[in-house]
Amino acid sequence: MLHLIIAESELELPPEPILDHPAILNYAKRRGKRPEEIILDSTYHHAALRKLEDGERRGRPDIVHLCLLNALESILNREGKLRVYVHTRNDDLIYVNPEIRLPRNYTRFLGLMESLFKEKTVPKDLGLLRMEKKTMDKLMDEINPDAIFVMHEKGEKTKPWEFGRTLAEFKDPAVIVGGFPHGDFRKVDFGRRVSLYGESLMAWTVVNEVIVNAERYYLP
Ligand SMILES: C[S@@+](CC[C@H](N)C(=O)[O-])C[C@H]1O[C@@H](n2cnc3c(N)ncnc32)[C@H](O)[C@@H]1O
Repeated sequence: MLHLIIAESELELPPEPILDHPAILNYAKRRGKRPEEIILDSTYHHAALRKLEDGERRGRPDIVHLCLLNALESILNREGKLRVYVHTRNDDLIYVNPEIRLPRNYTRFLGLMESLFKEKTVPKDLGLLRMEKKTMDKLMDEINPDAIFVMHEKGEKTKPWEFGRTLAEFKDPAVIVGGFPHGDFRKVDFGRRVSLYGESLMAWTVVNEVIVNAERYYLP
């Protein structure tokens, strides 16, 4: 089983200092929600984000959406050999049931995430998405992988197909991909750092490369 973690994702509700910012208030009003119920999104809230520490990399639920669509629609997932987790900058951890059919539509995805932050389990009866407070260290203790790889632009240079072969040497490896647009991991300081290409790639491209190259060896 391959465990894929989208880590330190920029998925969060607006933090207290910007709850009364006009960009947040107007957007919440348009959506018919309270400011503290909406997902922070740099497309709509960039004026408010400028006031926050790390504001240039926050509010990127679109990265989580694209990574999840790619991972969950993959052949590896359909064959039951993939587990996906989303970890956020605030240590909210989402357990993703492999059978979930995620909304393709971005606005509907945001609505789903808003429900998840509120209810902690969606849909209530099936629990296809479940959110808990959990650090990456605690998640690693729980999964107990036999190898941890951190995808990193400046890691050990490895061809994508070679990485697939390396993954196949392990029974339950964990692969960590950063769910943020710029900069480096803030807290993930463990694992073997692997670079698949000489330049920075988008997180969802790395997700695809990891999964497709794992499929070469994981699927009979
Ligand atoms: C858009 S990158 C994040 C920031 C990146 N360092 C930058 O400045 O553009 C998102 C994630 O994709 C993965 N990634 C990006 N480039 C990579 C590469 N060349 N090889 C392996 N993983 C990469 C890393 O996990 C990274 O955290």
